[in-house]
Amino acid sequence: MRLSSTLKTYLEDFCKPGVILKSPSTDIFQNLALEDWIHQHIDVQTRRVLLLWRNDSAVVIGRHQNPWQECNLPMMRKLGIPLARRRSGGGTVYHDLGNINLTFFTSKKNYDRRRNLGVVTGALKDLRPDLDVVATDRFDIVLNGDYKISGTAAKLGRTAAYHHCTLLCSSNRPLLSLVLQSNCKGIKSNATPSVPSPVKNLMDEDPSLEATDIMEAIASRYNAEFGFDGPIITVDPSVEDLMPGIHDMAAELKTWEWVYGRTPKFSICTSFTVEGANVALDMDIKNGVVEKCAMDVPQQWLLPEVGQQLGSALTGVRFCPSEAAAVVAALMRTSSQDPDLARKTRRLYESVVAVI
Ligand SMILES: Nc1ncnc2c1ncn2[C@@H]1O[C@H](COP(=O)(O)OC(=O)CCCC[C@@H]2CCSS2)[C@@H](O)[C@H]1O
Repeated sequence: MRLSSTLKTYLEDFCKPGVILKSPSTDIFQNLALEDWIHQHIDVQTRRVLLLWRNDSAVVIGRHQNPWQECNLPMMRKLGIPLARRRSGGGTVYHDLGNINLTFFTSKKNYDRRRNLGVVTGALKDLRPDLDVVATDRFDIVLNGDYKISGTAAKLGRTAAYHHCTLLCSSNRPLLSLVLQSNCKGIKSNATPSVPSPVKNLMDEDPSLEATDIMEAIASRYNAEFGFDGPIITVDPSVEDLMPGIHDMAAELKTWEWVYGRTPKFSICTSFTVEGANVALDMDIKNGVVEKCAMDVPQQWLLPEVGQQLGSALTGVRFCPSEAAAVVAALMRTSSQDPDLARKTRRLYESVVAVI
């Protein structure tokens, strides 16, 4: 079923006790904006809403996390996998079309993660009674005791709340492991760390289990649990008329300031070798921007001023390889004509950019 009026009018006029929505979009930013929009605009004091959604390949970090610490950003850039920061807390997960996301919107009073996860495990058992799926004390769902198939996070507002979780049906597991492996060394930070677990897909257990059937089973179980009987309603987050303001919400979630700039302050303390010389590098990054950059270069290899010059040029610049590379390119244009010195300077600068 598709909607013609605005989502708010429709839900408030016709869906008094509760409703199941499904997004046809597979864009992580549009879908996170849809969650935000529902959380901000739909009155959940007297109704429950379940949203079912899936995304193309993406990495989703928690609100208080450090992306450099959590994932392999150069690899993601190479593969065209977007990074998104959600508004709920918790750790980093990988999404693709083989992963289902479920968002349970309720009043704060009715917020109950265990009951929601009971809907998910119950639905899986409706489909395959022999599946060994259990919700843990930390609100993961594990398969056969050891393998995580679902992770949970939540956002609690003043009167409304949502609990969202993943469900791994047939995701690309090698890619999941690859992109959730940081390539950055020497990060010191107080950001929330993820809790890595061995993961499995439901399909590994039973190849005939499909994401669409699982979503149907969850919808039936949700209706049974809460005494509803409505159909699944498709809501497209790319349709601004349905949800006024949603485009701006998606655009904000895409900004560098939100994705990277919201990273809690951190520092990088590392060292590397250039032409046999050992260089120590110390950087402080606040709001994603370099606040301090100091390096210790052996004097017999290169004058300390060269490192100092780079350090001050990088101060105030976003901690981002393309911006750092642009700063280095500009500095190199003004650097020494002496070929030996110019080569050493370039090698040092390239090594610093490689850390970013
Ligand atoms: N898709 C998915 N599902 C389950 N577990 C995953 C997934 N991707 C990675 N992982 C594993 O979980 C840990 C991180 O566990 P951790 O417990 O740190 O974090 C979470 O679980 C967060 C769940 C967020 C759910 C939201 C719902 C909609 S938008 S994202 C990671 O290192 C992997 O080992």
